[in-house]
Amino acid sequence: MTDQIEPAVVVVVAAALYDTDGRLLAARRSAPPSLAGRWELPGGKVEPGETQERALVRELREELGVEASPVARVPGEWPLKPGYVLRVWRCSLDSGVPAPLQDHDELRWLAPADIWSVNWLDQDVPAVKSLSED
Ligand SMILES: Nc1nc2c([nH]c(=O)n2[C@H]2C[C@H](O)[C@@H](COP(=O)(O)OP(=O)(O)OP(=O)(O)O)O2)c(=O)[nH]1
Repeated sequence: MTDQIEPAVVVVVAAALYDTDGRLLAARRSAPPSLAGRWELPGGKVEPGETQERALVRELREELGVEASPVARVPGEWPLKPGYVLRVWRCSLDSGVPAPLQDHDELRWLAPADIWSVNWLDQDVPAVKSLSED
């Protein structure tokens, strides 16, 4: 037998969305209690049979009410809880104004100088660092 069982890893896709002034969109989680109040890049889990890019478009539509397109994957991936990894794409905002419709209770556009002014989820810190270095 040459078949190998791949470990099942759930990919969480997230967006680096920038406005025309170069500010990054951060979203404050409203649930679960262990993560509520902490800030993240908007996104969510890829569903079975879904591509990562389509998942990202769907999540941004559901969570923020916007149409957005993935433009470029940010190199790397970051471990979340066991069995989950975070992958990030730079996205363009095609239409709509982001609103905290689902999973979040506040959104904030962060200028580069203010990028560390919010309490990012621990797991997002290396991803956000990577965005500033990229
Ligand atoms: N969306 C997102 N989730 C993150 C980030 N960092 C991080 O640890 N997570 C965690 C929180 C959740 O445990 C998991 C993603 O779950 P989610 O609740 O956003 O995904 P979802 O919309 O598909 O969730 P569900 O309600 O369908 O279960 O990854 C991040 O930057 N963005």
